[in-house]
Amino acid sequence: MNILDKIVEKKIEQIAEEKRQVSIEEMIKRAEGKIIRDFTSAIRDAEGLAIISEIKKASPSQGIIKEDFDPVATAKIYEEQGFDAFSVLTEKHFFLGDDSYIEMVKAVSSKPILRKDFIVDEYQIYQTKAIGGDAILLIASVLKEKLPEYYRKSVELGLHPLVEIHSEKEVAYIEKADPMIIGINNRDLETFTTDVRHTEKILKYLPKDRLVISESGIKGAEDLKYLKSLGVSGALIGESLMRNLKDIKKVF
Ligand SMILES: O=C(O)c1ccccc1NCC(=O)[C@H](O)[C@H](O)COP(=O)(O)O
Repeated sequence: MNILDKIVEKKIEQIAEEKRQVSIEEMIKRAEGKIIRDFTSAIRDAEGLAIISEIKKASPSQGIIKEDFDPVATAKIYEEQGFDAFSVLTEKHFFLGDDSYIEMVKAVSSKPILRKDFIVDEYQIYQTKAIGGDAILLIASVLKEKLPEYYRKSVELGLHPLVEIHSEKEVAYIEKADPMIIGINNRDLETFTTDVRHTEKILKYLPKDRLVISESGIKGAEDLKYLKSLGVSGALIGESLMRNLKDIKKVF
């Protein structure tokens, strides 16, 4: 069982409990009328490489990343830096995130927000919209044959799906959904190691007209320069920003 399997196992339990507290009918109502910011255009229209800056307190690979974690203060710093979009971890158990962080961040920023969580149930698509998410992460290896349906449902609700793959083998999982935004995650889920060059290995198997985001293990300006040379559309950066909030310019 790798870490993703463990996260998914916990998530299935959590969603069963959340459904007992708030029914799907109620969640659908809560999602109605929510204004959605245009994540796709934020990536497409960015000057150079789009930066999706992540708000992340902890992770399975690193433990606590930011002791004095403050999502609002972090969002203000990211907004000041002019990053193109934000990613907010809402997963509670492994990343110490919370659903409430999205509205908190939205209140102090103008940028679209990716809800970073582990979607295993259609309920969470409505929930993502209800809590203020603009974009939703759909992990191909988690959803497999459910991916096309969840992708379609997300788009129907006005959300912008980012479909994530980890390996060449997973490229087949996304063919039917045919996503516009594809994330290549550079993290090996068995060893936790990251290698930005992983993006280059997978990129050649993807359609050329997609918005491709390189995710995980991006440590500084050199990595960004390299990713730009590959022609990807964006980079999703968490840990190295969170560890350098006081002086982001030193690393990026
Ligand atoms: O971050 C982890 O340790 C992790 C472990 C297992 C599954 C997913 C994990 N992270 C989710 C992410 O995709 C990252 O938060 C995101 O790509 C940013 O990565 P980084 O810049 O390395 O913090």
